[in-house]
Amino acid sequence: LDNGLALTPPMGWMHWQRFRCVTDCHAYPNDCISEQLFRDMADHMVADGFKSAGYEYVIIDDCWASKERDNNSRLQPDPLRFPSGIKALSDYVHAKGLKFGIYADYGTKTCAGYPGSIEYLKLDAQTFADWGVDYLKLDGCHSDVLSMEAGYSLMSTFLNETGRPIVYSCSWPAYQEPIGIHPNYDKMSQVCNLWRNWDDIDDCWTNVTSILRWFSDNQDRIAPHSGPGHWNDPDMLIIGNYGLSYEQAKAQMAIWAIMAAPLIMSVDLRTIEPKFRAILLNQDVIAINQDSMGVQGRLLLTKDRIDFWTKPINPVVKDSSSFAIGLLSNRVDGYPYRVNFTLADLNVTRGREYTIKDIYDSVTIAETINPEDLIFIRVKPSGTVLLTATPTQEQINVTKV
Ligand SMILES: OC[C@@H]1[C@H](O)[C@H](O)[C@@H](O)CN1C(=S)Nc1ccc(F)cc1
Repeated sequence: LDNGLALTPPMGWMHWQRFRCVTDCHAYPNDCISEQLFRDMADHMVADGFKSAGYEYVIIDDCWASKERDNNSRLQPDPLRFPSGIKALSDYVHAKGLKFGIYADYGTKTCAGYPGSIEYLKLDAQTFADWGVDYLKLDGCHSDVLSMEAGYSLMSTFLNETGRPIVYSCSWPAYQEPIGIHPNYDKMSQVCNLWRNWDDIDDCWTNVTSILRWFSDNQDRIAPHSGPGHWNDPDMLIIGNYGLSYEQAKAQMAIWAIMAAPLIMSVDLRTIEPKFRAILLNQDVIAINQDSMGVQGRLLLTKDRIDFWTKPINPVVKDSSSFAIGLLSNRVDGYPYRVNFTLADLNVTRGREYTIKDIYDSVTIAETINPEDLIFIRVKPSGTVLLTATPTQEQINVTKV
């Protein structure tokens, strides 16, 4: 969507994967979907370095609303959980220098059964603008899947007509793809800033790998539609929750970076372990994701059950190509597996010689590798290695990518 927003993949925090639809604030006062939860997360995003690392949107997902619209048919927040109202919450988030997002559903009800927007698109768009909303996730439960292209386009127009810049996240393909409908991605790129393509992410590695398999199986059809202002969205980062090991957490961050996926965390920032927080705050990995070319990386090769993903990034040497290379192991034999490959295997053929850097361990593996030279790398089980390959510059020192 050409609204000047999301020129790089959106970065932020959204409650759904970690906090779901916890609405009992008596039993769970610290975890229920309430204004306090989002104020806490906004505080930690600033205090713990997430804002300066690029994370900017604080996004409410489902279960925020009252079960009834007000007397003017407007959506309203649950009065017990959001006593100050949504505008006060967005003011708080804005005062921290962050942006504010909210959730609605193009259907009769949201997935969790709260009021749907299908009969109130224009009114709800205006309500969100009045509340100072900067990002809208429009879900597609309880809806007519075949009307989604028209409905999501109409909402895009209504959001634009409010005059407020609002990042527009569409769930329409996530409801069409699973039933065998190929959505019109050309249209989607004009209508939405990002879109969920496939299944919800859950807190386990098998779910992450099944999402990755769908994205690599369909990359030729969907990757060309990602770019500045319009992104494929494989769903939230689950780093720091219960289901991923440290290696698997690094792997999700690395391949989401290669795919130019939105980096939208869903984790309790109040209790996240430092080693997981460090993964989310890794500047060099974020730089690969936020590279201004905005090219979605692809799975090039699988060798010895190690997947090789590559993403073109801004070249450091004029009229050459630089690449990020992500190795993801599907192996579970315990010893870190030594795999060998050449840059030529990965279609890295331009430039005389390359400098290879290991991003996670921030070491230079080699200063002068020819595309045909053999490279040996060891990858831990379910683990990842994230490299950059940049043409070696003879005269000038290689700039740190
Ligand atoms: O209720 C909202 C929730 C989150 O927003 C997800 O990101 C959306 O993809 C939709 N959603 C959920 S749980 N959707 C859903 C997931 C499984 C199911 F059997 C029925 C609905």
